[in-house]
Amino acid sequence: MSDTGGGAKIVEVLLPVAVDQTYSYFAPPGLDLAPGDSVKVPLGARDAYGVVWEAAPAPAAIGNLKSVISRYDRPPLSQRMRDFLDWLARWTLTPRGMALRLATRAAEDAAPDAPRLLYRTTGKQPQRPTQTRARVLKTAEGGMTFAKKALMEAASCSGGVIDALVDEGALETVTAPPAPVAEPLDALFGAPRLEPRQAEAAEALREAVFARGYRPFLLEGVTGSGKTEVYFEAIAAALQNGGQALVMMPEIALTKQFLERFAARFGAPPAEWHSGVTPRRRARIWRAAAEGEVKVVVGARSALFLPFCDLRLIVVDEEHEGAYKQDEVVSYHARDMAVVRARIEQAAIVLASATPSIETRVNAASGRYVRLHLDARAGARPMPALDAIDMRVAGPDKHRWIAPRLAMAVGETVARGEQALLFLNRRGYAPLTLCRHCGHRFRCRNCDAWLVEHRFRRALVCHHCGHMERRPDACPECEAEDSLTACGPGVERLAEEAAMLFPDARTLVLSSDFPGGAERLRREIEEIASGAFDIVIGTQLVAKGHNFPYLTLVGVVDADLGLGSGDPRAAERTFQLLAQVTGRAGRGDKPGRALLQTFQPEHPVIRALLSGDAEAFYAQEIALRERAGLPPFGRLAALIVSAKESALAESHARALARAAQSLPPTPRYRVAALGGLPEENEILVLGPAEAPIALVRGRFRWRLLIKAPRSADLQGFLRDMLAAGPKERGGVRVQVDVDPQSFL
Ligand SMILES: Nc1ncnc2c1ncn2[C@@H]1O[C@H](COP(=O)(O)OP(=O)(O)OP(=O)(O)O)[C@@H](O)[C@H]1O
Ligand SMILES: [Zn+2]
Repeated sequence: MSDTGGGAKIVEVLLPVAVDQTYSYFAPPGLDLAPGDSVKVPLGARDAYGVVWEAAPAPAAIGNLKSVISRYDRPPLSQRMRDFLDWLARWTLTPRGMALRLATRAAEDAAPDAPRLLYRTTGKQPQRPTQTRARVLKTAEGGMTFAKKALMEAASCSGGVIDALVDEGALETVTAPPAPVAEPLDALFGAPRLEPRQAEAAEALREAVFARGYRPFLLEGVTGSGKTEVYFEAIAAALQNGGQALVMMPEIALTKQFLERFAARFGAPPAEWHSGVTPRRRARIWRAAAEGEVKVVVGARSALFLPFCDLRLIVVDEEHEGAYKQDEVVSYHARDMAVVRARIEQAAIVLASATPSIETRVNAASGRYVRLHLDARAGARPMPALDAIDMRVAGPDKHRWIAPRLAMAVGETVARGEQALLFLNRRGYAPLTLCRHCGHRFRCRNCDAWLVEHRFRRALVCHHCGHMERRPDACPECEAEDSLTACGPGVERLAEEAAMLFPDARTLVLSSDFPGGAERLRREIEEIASGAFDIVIGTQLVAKGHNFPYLTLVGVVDADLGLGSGDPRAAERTFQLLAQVTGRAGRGDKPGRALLQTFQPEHPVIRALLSGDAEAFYAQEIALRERAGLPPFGRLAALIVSAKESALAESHARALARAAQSLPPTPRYRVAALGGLPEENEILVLGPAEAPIALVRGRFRWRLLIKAPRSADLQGFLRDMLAAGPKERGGVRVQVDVDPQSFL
């Protein structure tokens, strides 16, 4: 191959669109492009943004290849980052362009920051000294430089006054480099005194970070055991090495407390990354992560796609959280992908939780992860005392949800000046509204779901698609007046009952669907922590990692909710959620307790919670999964086939199932024959079956579930099956969900 001279190259450019392959362009001499560079390229009639994936010397005859137009001033995506995106695309069966989009979406506005103009005095007096002018000059005395806005504020004057002083030569401007994205962090700033078991775990993490290599850990510790302090030491180690760290949290937008703790430990807050951060700021953090200026990012799952240049540590806090699974556009599990990223970056990774996922527990048991265990609360605080209220014999009156014993406990708690939490994982007023006269039930017109009454918003709302309608006064079916009745409780209805029982208590309902968004929730969570409320009523939002020092009683209004969902992870999820929410009690000076209202106190999940014997629960769940060949012992993938008509989706799904059956055995996988019992090493194709929620957003859904042994090449099989099956046409969509978390 001969070079055309002058370093001309052919580059393969990946575009952030739903396409898997790269496009070839000619890199004109003089534009020296390397893999990772951001470029502008012609695409049809328009220009497009893309990233160079590969570069090779141009052969003599390059045909009529189009040329790259220009290179953006943007830090290149590292080889590791590109490897990670390729890996993610292969694993999730996502077009590589979509994986790239996850990483570059935030960079779109990443032009370098303009230098700032600062003002300072010259020593020259203005010709017309006014009081205001004198005040400005006095403020700026002593050679200090000020941003215009800061000077306006400090001297309480208008911008015009400053401009006039510059015109007269009494002030001058100097240019300064742009303000840093994040303040510098100090690894030794607020180093705590750790308890011996914390110190031991922290030392293991510090060693791993210093060793520089892929080291996965499970940091398991009961609620309130001080896991945060422990992984802060790992972050300190990364900082001491000059490296970077990423902390992922499921609800970072809500947790101001965490940022304050971080600042108390490291002298300044970390860079925050979530949907509430402005696009401009996100673009700056993106660049700063790539250039090494930002050392620690704390963010939601999308922070995983930041282009860190020297990542030494990833922490996945509350690693069991379902919120780490993303099901839109690209479906990936951020916790699992974090492990992959850590491996590629040769970094340490800490999965932290009081209630780890079964997958992570199994990985720890097999030695794939190192398990660090904190078995008691920090500061010698006791775990909350748990007890059940048997609703079959000790429940409340009809149309009431708080049993007398729970009501009494709340009353006593409030009387002592402590806080009580009533937990019910159901938003709105009532999950079902029906007509007492004709039995008409309100359902969503787009989805296979009941409409949930929200009194606060005066509406009936679909929790799947957001469809909202006014609650009518008469039944739309039989036209009976005042016949509509609410069935079952949501948090709003619970609040009504609490107000009746405790009219003098300061009560707060915390729910994600009230107006005001994350900002309001953040404020309310702070107010709870400061003791501004006596009774808090909330959904799972209140369960997630918060520290409420005055909270001593947790009442779980319906502990059975979620146990009967038919999801293979129903027991695990319920156990985790209830252990987390009861774990909010007694984190301050006073011990806590929790009461679980249940109709099945003998259920293994309830028994495990009451006895505090998590080990027995995990052992039983793990054995069950192993017998059934469910994750992590086997692997699952779901195909959701949807269309505007049910029959279209169904026939497409059936054709896919037939395609699977037609695939000949290969060394990488074998498909089990229809009807017979599968061999241990065979892939089983289950369905198609109508999805439990068959209609969502106006689309009918059919599901195929693929169950594969760990030894099989599941992704390869899925690719072959999709290739052998019919093309997506007539508005049919096939969504691939590798390692599905939701079975609806
Ligand atoms: N060494 C220590 N000495 C005294 N108090 C400590 C110590 N370590 C942690 N704490 C305190 O214990 C409380 C719980 O700590 P932290 O929030 O880190 O627990 P956690 O394990 O993350 O809990 P959860 O999983 O429930 O969120 C905090 O108030 C923290 O300040
Ligand atoms: Zn709907």
